[in-house]
Amino acid sequence: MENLSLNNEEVLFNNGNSQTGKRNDYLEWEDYFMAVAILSAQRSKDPAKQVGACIVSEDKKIVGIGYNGMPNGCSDDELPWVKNQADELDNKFAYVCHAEMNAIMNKNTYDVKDCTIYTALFPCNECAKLIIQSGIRQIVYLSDENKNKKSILASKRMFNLAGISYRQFESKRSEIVINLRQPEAH
Ligand SMILES: Nc1ccn([C@H]2C[C@H](O)[C@@H](COP(=O)(O)O)O2)c(=O)n1
Ligand SMILES: [Zn+2]
Repeated sequence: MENLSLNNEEVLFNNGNSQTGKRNDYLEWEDYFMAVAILSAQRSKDPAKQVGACIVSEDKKIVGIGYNGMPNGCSDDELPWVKNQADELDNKFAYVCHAEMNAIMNKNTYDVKDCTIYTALFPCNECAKLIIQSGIRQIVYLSDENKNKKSILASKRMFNLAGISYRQFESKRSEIVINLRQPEAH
């Protein structure tokens, strides 16, 4: 048993755990949800931008996860991932499903009413329509890098009219490390 140190509020172990021994450096709920969104983005084949989204119910259950990718049954190798071709049909935008749309479509509950969607990028106007129609009530986004684009201005106009809240994600942590290999046995 590590030495205990007393302070005014509680008995702390040297490693900072509480009297009951509970860890105190566990992931906060919102860090967890945004991390799931960002992790799922790692499945995206888009060379320019990998986006993830995670839908969470009012009782903190994850009910939908998605990332940007081509529609089911449409080969990632048949459709374009480029975006600067003269012909729209040769660019990804005509085909790619956005992370928010996939998170809604992948829902594991009857509906996503009153849920919160955690997304790496502020939703475009098309996803805003889907979010509103699905009953999601709150958006938590990591980046608003496209905030001056008309699509995002349209999203915010619709969210405001529909009374749907949106706020930027903030975390005390700068990173989370996931080790996929067992540490070498000594
Ligand atoms: N809120 C968003 C915005 C964009 N996406 C997807 C759509 C594309 O695959 C990619 C953006 O490509 P870029 O214009 O940066 O070349 O991200 C999304 O899923 N959700
Ligand atoms: Zn979108």
